[in-house]
Amino acid sequence: MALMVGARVLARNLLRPWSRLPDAVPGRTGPAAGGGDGVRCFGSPRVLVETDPAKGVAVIKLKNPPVNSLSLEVLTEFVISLEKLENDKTFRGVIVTSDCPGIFSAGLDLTEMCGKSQAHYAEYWRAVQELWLRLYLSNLVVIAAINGVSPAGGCLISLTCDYRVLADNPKYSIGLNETLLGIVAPSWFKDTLVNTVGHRTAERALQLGLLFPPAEALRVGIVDQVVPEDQVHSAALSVMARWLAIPDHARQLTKNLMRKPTADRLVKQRDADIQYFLQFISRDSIQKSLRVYLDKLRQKKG
Ligand SMILES: CCCCCC/C=C/CC(=O)SCCNC(=O)CCNC(=O)[C@H](O)C(C)(C)COP(=O)(O)OP(=O)(O)OC[C@H]1O[C@@H](n2cnc3c(N)ncnc32)[C@H](O)[C@@H]1OP(=O)(O)O
Repeated sequence: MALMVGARVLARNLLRPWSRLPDAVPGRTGPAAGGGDGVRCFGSPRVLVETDPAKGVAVIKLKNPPVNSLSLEVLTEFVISLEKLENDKTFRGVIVTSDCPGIFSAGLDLTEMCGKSQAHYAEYWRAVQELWLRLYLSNLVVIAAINGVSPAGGCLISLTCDYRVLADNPKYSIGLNETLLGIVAPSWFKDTLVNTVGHRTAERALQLGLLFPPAEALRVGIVDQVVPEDQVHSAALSVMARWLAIPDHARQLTKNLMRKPTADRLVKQRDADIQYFLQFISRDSIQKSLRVYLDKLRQKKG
């Protein structure tokens, strides 16, 4: 049953007339769409896509309140939106950001990894792998406009991008904090961090589950730029213009050269990675850690 969910989400999105490619739909256009003349919107309820065909740039906004956790549906809808942009030659770049105030993404949806069936865990993990592979190897210029806190899977999404702009707010920490939950970042999460900040910084950050506030994040290189909160989007657009000034084929081949060996390591052992995840996540001790962590989050308010 659970194995059917991803396929159902996929089918539902492909069949929705408003979620087809922008020029095939009567999408919102113009200033009312929130981005000035010529901006068109498509996407899905949780993954909004605003496109500016004249500039060749799209903005993907995650909208899964309250914390933009990466549920199976979000992961699936994200991949579909990215694929649509990739397949449309109009677009050369995409900015990934959040529609949830103060939160870029709380990371993987803990409820998808807790108290569910083996089949569900397998489907969920494959969807996590898929989004990582698509983003990491995207032919588009992918820029993260990080407008909120960004732990674990939220950080991973940022790390797959070509460039990261973080809003300067002390609450907006970023990092792979898995060990704090009693879980372990998989090797490809680790590789993505090592490729960004180097081995020693990654080792320390991973073991301690460090979440870096903006100034520290910039210092260790987990983000490329920190800007005042109201300038995150404009800064991302400026960076995009610089990256788009490079001929696509040269930039894409270079990106592939840098990233393919890392991606190939996962591609070659995708099923084994899923089996490892299944064994790990199904352990009583791990399920207990996740339940305790979720309870703590829920009780925070009470
Ligand atoms: C080989 C095997 C390897 C396994 C590796 C698995 C890898 C996992 C990577 C991950 O991404 S795990 C997720 C890690 N994420 C976090 O640690 C973040 C947890 N959340 C927070 O710290 C806070 O929620 C926040 C993001 C700082 C926001 O704080 P805020 O005060 O604004 O909101 P809350 O009141 O805390 O939360 C609201 C609501 O949302 C629920 N929630 C929060 N995070 C998650 C999540 N990641 N998944 C699911 N649900 C989440 C929280 O429980 C609250 O729910 P409620 O029912 O409304 O009380």
